[in-house]
Amino acid sequence: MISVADALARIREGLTPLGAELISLADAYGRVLAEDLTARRTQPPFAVSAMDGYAVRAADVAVLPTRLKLVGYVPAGGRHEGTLGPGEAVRIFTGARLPDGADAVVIQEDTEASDGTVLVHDTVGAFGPGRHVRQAGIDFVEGEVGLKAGRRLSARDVGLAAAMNRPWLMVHRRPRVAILPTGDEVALPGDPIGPNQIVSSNGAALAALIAASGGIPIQLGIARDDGATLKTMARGAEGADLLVTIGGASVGEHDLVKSALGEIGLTVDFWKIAMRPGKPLMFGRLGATAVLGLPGNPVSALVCGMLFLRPALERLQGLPGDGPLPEPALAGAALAANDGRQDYLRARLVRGPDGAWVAMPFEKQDSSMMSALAGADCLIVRPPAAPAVPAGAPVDVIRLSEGAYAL
Ligand SMILES: Nc1nc2c(c(=O)[nH]1)N[C@H]1C(S)=C(S)[C@@H](COP(=O)(O)OP(=O)(O)OC[C@H]3O[C@@H](n4cnc5c(N)ncnc54)[C@H](O)[C@@H]3O)O[C@H]1N2
Ligand code: MOO
Repeated sequence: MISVADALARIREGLTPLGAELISLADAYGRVLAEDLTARRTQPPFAVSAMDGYAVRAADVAVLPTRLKLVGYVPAGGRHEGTLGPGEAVRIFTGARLPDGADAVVIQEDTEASDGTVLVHDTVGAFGPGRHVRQAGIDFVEGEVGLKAGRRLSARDVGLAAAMNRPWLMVHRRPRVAILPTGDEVALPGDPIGPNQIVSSNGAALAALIAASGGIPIQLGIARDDGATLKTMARGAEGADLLVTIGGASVGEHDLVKSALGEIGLTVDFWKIAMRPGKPLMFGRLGATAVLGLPGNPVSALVCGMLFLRPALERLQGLPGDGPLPEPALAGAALAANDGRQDYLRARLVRGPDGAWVAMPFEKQDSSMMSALAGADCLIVRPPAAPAVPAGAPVDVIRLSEGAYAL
């Protein structure tokens, strides 16, 4: 059995970022840039007024009050023809281009206009050039890299790309991920179900995780526990970037995934890792398609999905794929000494009296219990051979309800 860290490193090494495609800005949210995005404009492209008021020469308002002659009117999107001379002002609005010769703006609340003139009250106080003016290029200048390759685009980034006048951008292709649950005992939600069967929860949960991680989930249906069916259905993953199998990964004689796929060319990088839940995780390759074999127990499948599948999808999209970064919390109960497998305990987070997060582990940690995973806020990470600790001891947690790895 290899460690969790080694398994993640090998998965990342076994994958390379997918190629790029050109997409519209409207589809860019959440995608990962495959190019440095440069500004096609300077913003603002010229000095503009930051206020509604009057464009003036700062030298003319050095002594107040003063009366200036109104020589123009410039709304946003317009332009004052000519150059502002001494003793002159132009009516101006927020976002409008500053007339040549003007170097400051007086807000209209400090003025009174009448008979083609404007009186600037002495309430303003003296000010120098640049007052209420947004100079050209204060946001960015043409040719400047505003967003770097490898960045996942947030709503803020989409706004910046739009401002930089980039309606099209190159992003990494979304990974196509084929999902193949296996087992005679599972039926799809809503399908007719036999007396000895349970409902498959894993396919639906993993599809959601894949979509949330930027991938495109493709459901191949459920493969029965026989080699021929498994081989046929696994071939349905041809053309996908990643095949995720669920179940049939352990050592029982009905756990056929590794052997059946081996007959059609699967090469195994590793099988079995020192973690709980999730021991029988498998990673390999079937032709051009990477294969991640997840354990069948629903909690094991999803915890492995979070720890390995999500980083794998990040890596394919050109992100680092480092996996979740544990955060500090306090144990809400005494924890027993751990064995050689890294443990991920389902727990609820509460605020302690001094404001620190306290992780209350659930009494039942069975890896079949979807209700416990859905009700958890975090996983307490117990390293291999961790000693017993009392309640209140510091522990590492991975958040499930919020943050980058929310499930
Ligand atoms: N002798 C041993 N037995 C087991 C070992 C072991 O080391 N030695 N490992 C245990 C561990 S740990 C795990 S995890 C499971 C993993 O088993 P498989 O990956 O082979 O999964 P299955 O046996 O097919 O199923 C396990 C469990 O999960 C349920 N299941 C399967 N698919 C789904 C699905 N799509 N939705 C919901 N539930 C599913 C299935 O009914 C089983 O109850 O092996 C242990 N055994
Ligand atoms: O390690 Mo298995 O994933 O507990 O049930």
